[in-house]
Amino acid sequence: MPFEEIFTELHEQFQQERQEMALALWKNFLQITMKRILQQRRLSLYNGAHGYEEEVIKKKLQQFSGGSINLSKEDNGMAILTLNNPKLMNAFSGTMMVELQERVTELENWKDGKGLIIHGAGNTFCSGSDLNVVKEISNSQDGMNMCMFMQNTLTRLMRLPLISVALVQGKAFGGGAELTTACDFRLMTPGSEIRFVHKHMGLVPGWGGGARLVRIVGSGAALQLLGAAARVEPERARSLGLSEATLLSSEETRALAEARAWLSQYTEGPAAVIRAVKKVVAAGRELPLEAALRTEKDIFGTVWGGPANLQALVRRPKHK
Ligand SMILES: CCC(=O)SCCNC(=O)CCNC(=O)[C@H](O)C(C)(C)COP(=O)(O)OP(=O)(O)OC[C@H]1O[C@@H](n2cnc3c(N)ncnc32)[C@H](O)[C@@H]1OP(=O)(O)O
Repeated sequence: MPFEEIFTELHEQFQQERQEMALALWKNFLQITMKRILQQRRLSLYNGAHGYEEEVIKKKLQQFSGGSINLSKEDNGMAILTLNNPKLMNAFSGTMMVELQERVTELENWKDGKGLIIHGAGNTFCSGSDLNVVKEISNSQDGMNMCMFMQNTLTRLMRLPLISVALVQGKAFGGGAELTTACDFRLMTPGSEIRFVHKHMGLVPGWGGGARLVRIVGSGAALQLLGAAARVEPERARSLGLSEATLLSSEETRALAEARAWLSQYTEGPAAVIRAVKKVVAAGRELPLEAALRTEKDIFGTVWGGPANLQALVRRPKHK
């Protein structure tokens, strides 16, 4: 075969292989994107079928800027999420609501994660939604869309396979109080308070905090806290089961260090096992018994005969 023909044939073959490779990469990318979208839809509560217009409300919220939501993921599998708008006591601006959703997506895709601490900058937790934004979106359509947007985000936050803690320093008011209930645990610093002030704003919780509060403290106590917009200090929060512990320090850095130490008792160990523990509890917390049992079986299947299980069988530890 003349050299030119060989060259042309090789060139065509090369071109074809390149096209096939590009197609395979594109298919892979589409599959991963679809999987992520489906996962987000599965973990969310509302979609178009509920009259929810995510892009409309996101566009609206983007108009109200200020502050940020910062995420730092550490090698030990712990992440720190900081609500950062200290000039307004970390009130949620519109862009912060959108950023919170983005950070939750990032955490959903973090396969090595085991624990999460949420805290506020400037030694206070969060004073709820920015009242300037509330005023601007006080019409019914925007209100419903914002409510569904935040419920979706906080539900996905609650369902993360990470053990989460709200570190409450200073004040957790309104939406800030609601956010604490989307975490598995709450730790409070001396002098801090959680307060569902909604009633005084002519509102009820709308970010899912009412429903979650009932599950945490029971309906009687939830009615007392919401009905009186009651101030909940660390001691009362402990006795209600709303807070797990009162930290020793109310100083920002030391309180964060204490919260890390507290959380590490649950995040020590292999990520696969810690994440499985959280998933079992999340299923038990949310699903009817039979569905929870079936989910537990599936999660069990992910750790049975896994590396941590096999290593433990070799070590045969005594659980004294
Ligand atoms: C989902 C539904 C909701 O979340 S509705 C919002 C519920 N939250 C509220 O109503 C909180 C209203 N704010 C307060 O009660 C007080 O500001 C609290 C949080 C007790 C803090 O008091 P204090 O320590 O005296 O500080 P301050 O009042 O001087 O506040 C500092 C600056 O921050 C501002 N700020 C505070 N919270 C918000 C908020 N949610 N939205 C907008 N701005 C807020 C204050 O207005 C104050 O600003 P400025 O210094 O007067 O310009």
